Amino acid sequence: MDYQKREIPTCEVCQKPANQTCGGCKLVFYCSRAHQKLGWREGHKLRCCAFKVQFSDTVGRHMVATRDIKQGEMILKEKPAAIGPKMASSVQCLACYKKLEPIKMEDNKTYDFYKCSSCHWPMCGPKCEKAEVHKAECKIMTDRQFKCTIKYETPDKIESAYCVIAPLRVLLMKESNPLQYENVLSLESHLDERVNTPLYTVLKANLVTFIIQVLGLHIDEETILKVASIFDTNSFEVRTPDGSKRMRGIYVTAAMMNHSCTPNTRHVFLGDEYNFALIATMPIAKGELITATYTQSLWGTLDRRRHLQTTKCFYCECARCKDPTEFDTHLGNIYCSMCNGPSGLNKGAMLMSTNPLDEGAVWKCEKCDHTILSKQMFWGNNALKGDLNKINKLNPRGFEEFITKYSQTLHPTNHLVIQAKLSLIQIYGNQKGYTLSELPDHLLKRKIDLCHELLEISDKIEPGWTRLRGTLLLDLQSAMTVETKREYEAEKITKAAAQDQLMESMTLLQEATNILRVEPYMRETLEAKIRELASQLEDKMEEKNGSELSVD
Ligand SMILES: C[S@@+](CC[C@H](N)C(=O)[O-])C[C@H]1O[C@@H](n2cnc3c(N)ncnc32)[C@H](O)[C@@H]1O
Repeated sequence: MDYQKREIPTCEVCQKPANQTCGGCKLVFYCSRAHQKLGWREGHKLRCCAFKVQFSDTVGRHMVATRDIKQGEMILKEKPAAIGPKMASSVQCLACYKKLEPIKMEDNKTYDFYKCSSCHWPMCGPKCEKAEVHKAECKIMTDRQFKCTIKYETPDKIESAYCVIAPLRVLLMKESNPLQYENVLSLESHLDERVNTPLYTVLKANLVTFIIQVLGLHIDEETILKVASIFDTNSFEVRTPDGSKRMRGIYVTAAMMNHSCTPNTRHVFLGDEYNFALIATMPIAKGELITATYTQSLWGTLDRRRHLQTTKCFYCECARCKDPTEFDTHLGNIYCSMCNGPSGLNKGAMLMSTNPLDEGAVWKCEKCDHTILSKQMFWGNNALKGDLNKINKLNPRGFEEFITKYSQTLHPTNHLVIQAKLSLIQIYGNQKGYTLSELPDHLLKRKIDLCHELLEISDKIEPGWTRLRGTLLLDLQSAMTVETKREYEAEKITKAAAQDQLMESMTLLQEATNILRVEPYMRETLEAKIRELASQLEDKMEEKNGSELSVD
């Protein structure tokens, strides 16, 4: 099908002159509504999309918008080509991916997992054991008399044996679904860069041995490692909202999306089949790149670029990575110890990389000549990250102490401080002992201030309808509603002011709803919140009308 715009448009169905375009891709023409409907039924519905895949020597294949895309629009919905456990995983069912708990054995003393009666991989029960996704791998393992030896030892033990399952599923597709196999094998692998790394040396020893020697499959070592490498380069982490299921999936069209540290999409996984849905977080103009992030947006440039290099084999050179201030967020910067010391004259002056695209470049103060080596930055960063990771996530004290302890080194929007602040937002208002009704006024205010601060940062680095913005808005509006109620009850504000503040909360809630309504698990929460806030607003209106009447 030639999608190039023709000089005189002709109808896709009858080839007569046409003056109507397809509303979806705006690339094909029709002479009438009837022919548009016919064309759709005859196959355009399978081809109509808002993007095309282009190639460049520097960044390979990438997605480009073929028309203007609206904020919040679903750009792509795709089934997984292959899905399976992560390389190393706690014990999970091979069919539904549920994390497994051990059960009491017949001796009434020992504990172990339910096992597939044929191949002995832990599964959650007889139904999953018979699931379609497990059939081919189970048969080949059973035919070769292989029995999985995973058994219950300690809670949450991570098993590296899972590294064989996802690649095996792709390798078996060569027989069962050759077209899809070719699609997967056509993806970027970066095998040359990975093959001599310690991880791939281990994979050679266990994955390759398992496929060739244990299962007796006639597949060469390079293809086996290439499939593993394709997973590492292209797979998405698929997880259920409650975090109880985590796996990795390959989506061949979504895999064409390149990375940006300021992406214009986010994605969700829909239904039991984990269909991938790509959502535009920003309006995307025709011709613009459609991008996703492969890393953590709230990390500083040093960490993001190092992470992308080690996991995806490229150094990002996007506008954010080039800017030493990261769009004035200063996420990666630290205070200059000379300027901010007791005798320092330039309080607030920061150290910045002299060349953010070179991770070995020196870091220099923006005001004085003080410099430090990049390895000192890495070292300091890693040490403080270690400190952060050790903090109890259910209690705010550790995070508040972290922020105070490093306030002379890390300014308030350094990425490590931002991580601590995000944890505080999640604790205040949610954790036991810190629910909104339990929070004292000063901590309620702290939560509100932190939400505003994080919203400002997220607007700069990941603008638009991101999940972060949606959840921050929800947190903010809940806290603001409680604050309004308290202020009104304490007679600090008038009924009219309370009503205005509740209206402001409603505006935030409506925006959060626009952003998050595509997340299936959020629907009920959002609806309940809207009902609750609407009824509070109604009460205030009635009270207001009542008081106005009594004044009259
Ligand atoms: C999931 S694939 C994306 C599609 C890929 N470009 C291709 O041609 O198949 C990920 C790989 O694309 C390349 N890539 C993605 N984003 C990039 C970027 N911003 N700059 C340079 N290379 C990028 C890297 O080679 C990366 O490992």
